[in-house]
Amino acid sequence: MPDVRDASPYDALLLLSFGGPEGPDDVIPFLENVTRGRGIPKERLKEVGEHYFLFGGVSPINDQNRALLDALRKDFAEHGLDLPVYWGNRNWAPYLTDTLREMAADGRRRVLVLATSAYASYSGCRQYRENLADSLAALRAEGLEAPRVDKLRHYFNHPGFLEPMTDGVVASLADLPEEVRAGAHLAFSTHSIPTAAADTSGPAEGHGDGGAYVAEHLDVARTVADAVRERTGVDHPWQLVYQSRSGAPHIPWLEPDICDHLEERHAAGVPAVVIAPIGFVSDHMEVLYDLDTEARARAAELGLPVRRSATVGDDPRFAAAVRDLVLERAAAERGQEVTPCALGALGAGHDVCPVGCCPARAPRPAAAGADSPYA
Ligand SMILES: CC1=C(CCC(=O)O)c2cc3nc(cc4[nH]c(cc5[nH]c(cc1n2)c(C)c5CCC(=O)O)c(CCC(=O)O)c4C)C(CCC(=O)O)=C3C
Ligand SMILES: [Fe+2]
Repeated sequence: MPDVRDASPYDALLLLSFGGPEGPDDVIPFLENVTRGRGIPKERLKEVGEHYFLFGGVSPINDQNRALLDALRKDFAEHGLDLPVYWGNRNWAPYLTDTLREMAADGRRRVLVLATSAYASYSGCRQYRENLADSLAALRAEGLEAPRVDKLRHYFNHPGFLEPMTDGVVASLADLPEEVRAGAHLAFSTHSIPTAAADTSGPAEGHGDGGAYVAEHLDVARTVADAVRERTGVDHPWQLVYQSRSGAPHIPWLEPDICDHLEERHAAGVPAVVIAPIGFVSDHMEVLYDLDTEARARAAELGLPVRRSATVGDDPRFAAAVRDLVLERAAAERGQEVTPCALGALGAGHDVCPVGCCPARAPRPAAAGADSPYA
């Protein structure tokens, strides 16, 4: 049994996230940061800018990360885990490079990274590893001693991620009018990505037909649907659906889209749908606009009752799961035997992304993986 307070060899945890605008003047520069070199059509950018302006130019994601930081610090303190927690983003302040510079100045040498994406994919995993490599290179160019960074394994199947989501679906079902509740279907929703990116997500041996990205989401959907059936005694049919598609129309992305799915379910006579955003860690703009605004409006047009269930956010069980993942990885790094915690059929994934995991369209240096140029 590893010491429940020993995070060595790590001396800090870094929350690594997407970042979002905090006012109207931030929206365009933020979108420029997000889309640099990503080939997104101009019209799509204008449209997405409007989503942010609809909410005063403020993405909720930064406040949600501040709440998660508070929850993590509280959980660590309550459990005697003396590990400082930092925060840096890919696309908005606090920028990752600035945070890593601060960590170096504070003398941090071994940093464990928690990304706010629970699944494998280029956007959710390797791109963050590329951001880490870029920032480490920037620190070195400044003559600073960059810390060593490792990344926590994907936590999609950790009970501390699945249990709050299950509670959310059960609560949304209970919130539906009684006469449609038992017949409700569950739509598990995640970010659409190009099918080519899905097919190559995860380790090379799992590539093909949706790759790890789709397999992991199906595992979560099935596990949550099973847990919901145990809790409610009702077997609600479910499907994995997608949202927030961008990119050029001739490039295939994962389907069906949530709005098309609602139409199809309504036409099939389904009386109600609970939308569960399993692809996201908090209720950020993808949830607020694409689900709570757009999908809800479509459902209202159809006269289809829908409820959107909560993401894990700063749930104390998620904070405890992060502590568990940190201690598990620390013990493994010290050479101790560990039994990683995971529900579902896939089991706990790799600690270190192997060579060829979630490849980029154009290869670039990525830290915190077997192909990292950094020790
Ligand atoms: C898999 C995935 C996640 C989940 C995992 C994770 O959380 O990392 C995610 C999260 C997020 N995506 C976000 C925002 C955006 N994503 C975009 C574009 C894209 N996302 C993609 C994928 C993902 N994205 C992809 C394949 C693109 C196409 C361009 C490219 O290949 O890179 C664009 C450009 C405009 C558009 O086309 O939508 C924006 C503004 C925000 C912030 C929200 C807020 O502000 O609250 C968050 C958390
Ligand atoms: Fe995105």
